[in-house]
Amino acid sequence: MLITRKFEFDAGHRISTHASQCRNLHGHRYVLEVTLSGKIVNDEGVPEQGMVMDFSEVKSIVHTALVDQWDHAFLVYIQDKPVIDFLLSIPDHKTVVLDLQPTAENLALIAFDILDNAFREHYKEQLQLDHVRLFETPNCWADVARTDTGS
Ligand SMILES: Nc1nc2c(c(=O)[nH]1)N=C([C@H](O)[C@H](O)COP(=O)(O)OP(=O)(O)OP(=O)(O)O)CN2
Ligand SMILES: [Zn+2]
Repeated sequence: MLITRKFEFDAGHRISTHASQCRNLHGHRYVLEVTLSGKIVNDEGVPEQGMVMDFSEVKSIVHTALVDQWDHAFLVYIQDKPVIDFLLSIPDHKTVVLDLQPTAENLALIAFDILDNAFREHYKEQLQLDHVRLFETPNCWADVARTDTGS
């Protein structure tokens, strides 16, 4: 059984190597869909009876591991030196430095990795992250499935 919860957050980025307008500093309201696979809990009388996982617990884990870190942050590529230097010059600026260029594809990959570790920590064998979909705009998104990651 698959279950999905949707999240939204705002973040700034730029694609420093882009040939056109995406090399400018700008932001998006990202939409993240997190899909988990597992068995429905059928134990009589437990709070999760009839659920793969309580959606409120999904929310709590995803917020702590990812959304609270990326919301209202600037997501910057570690090789983007002028922007990193600028952001570091602003006191207490919320900056997330990434090993990869912050495209929708790479952010989806990074999100999958972070969330996979977070769900493993809490749920071991019982359920697993199946895939994530990250919308950069209403028209543009990237998907990462477990089958793409080789794990
Ligand atoms: N394969 C990718 N292509 C592009 C990415 C990306 O992450 N992966 N990112 C960008 C820009 O950052 C930008 O956010 C996308 O802008 P745009 O193409 O303008 O998307 P819109 O949905 O806003 O398009 P409209 O034509 O304005 O509706 C570029 N490419
Ligand atoms: Zn963009």
